[in-house]
Amino acid sequence: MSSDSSGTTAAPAHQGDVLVVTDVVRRFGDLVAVDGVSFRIAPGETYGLLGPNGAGKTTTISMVAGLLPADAGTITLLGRAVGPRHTDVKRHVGLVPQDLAIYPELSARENLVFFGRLQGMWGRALTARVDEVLEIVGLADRAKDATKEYSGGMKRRLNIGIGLLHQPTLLILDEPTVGVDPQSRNAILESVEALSHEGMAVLYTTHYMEEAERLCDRIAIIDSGRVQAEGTRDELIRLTGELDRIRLTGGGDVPEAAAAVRALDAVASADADRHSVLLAVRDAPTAVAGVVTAATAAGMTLDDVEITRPNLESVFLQLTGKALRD
Ligand SMILES: Nc1ncnc2c1ncn2[C@@H]1O[C@H](COP(=O)(O)OP(=O)(O)OP(=O)(O)O)[C@@H](O)[C@H]1O
Repeated sequence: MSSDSSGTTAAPAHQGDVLVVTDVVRRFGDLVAVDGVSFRIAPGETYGLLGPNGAGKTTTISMVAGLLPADAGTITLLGRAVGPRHTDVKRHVGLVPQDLAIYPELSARENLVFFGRLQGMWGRALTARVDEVLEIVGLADRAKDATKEYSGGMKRRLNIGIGLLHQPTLLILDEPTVGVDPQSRNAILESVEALSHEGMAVLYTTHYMEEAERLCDRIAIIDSGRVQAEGTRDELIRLTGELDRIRLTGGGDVPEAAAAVRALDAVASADADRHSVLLAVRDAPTAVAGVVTAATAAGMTLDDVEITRPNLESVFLQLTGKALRD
């Protein structure tokens, strides 16, 4: 993980990175929409661009997908330059934009066959791939229905299926769960997890920190066209300096329990009132068993144990002074 005040970041180089984005800039008139963004994605890695509306996420991925030229910087996919004039590398990218591009009168299967043919696929290979894709996005049982009957979330899942047809090396998803029903949202998140397990590299933009936390191996927090910080969820949270909290609630010898847990290595502080002890700890999920054992051995009877952890919302707030939410 690294970050600096210039907004450029440079993750350590790995041989065989799928995507390398280096100091990319894009202006629209006087507006600098993307201002020196750098990141890398390894095979099988899901990389998140987490930031609010207008942060520069869509502009960044449009450049990565070769749809929009960068004003400065370089982008390489599988070691080869990306840009609107480099058409050969585009076949390795599956871009799923925010806007839907499907034919409402056609079924999901017919849409997939149509887009597959556009990409030069045909015959049994196309039929087999369409079946696979329908399974991946969870639409196999509705494959024959006209897509105008679909919910917004199902349409979005079909759009993802279209992006997957040609088995891209890098799948780019632009805020794929915005405005979709909870069932489709879950189906989308599960599909991304499954694709990642199978080794696909994924670039995932979102302004939902829960999605970034759940899906992404590494996350760039992006705001005003700049990467403000980059790392794993835990690395980013460590930037805030905030610790996890464990609250023990119950009866018995609460002060003695507070003294006992305070002596544990993982515990930074423990404050007791009549019925509870509130602890600040490093890595609560690992520490909690020892905390419970120490508190009960000291004579506290526990009714409840609650863990709270700082999240990426806190990181974003601390880095930018703004909330991530709309
Ligand atoms: N074609 C364009 N012409 C002019 N300005 C643009 C254009 N595309 C994007 N912008 C501006 O660039 C900035 C970054 O936009 P971008 O769409 O990349 O952000 P985003 O993080 O993807 O947010 P959203 O989720 O709202 O799309 C915004 O201020 C936006 O208004």
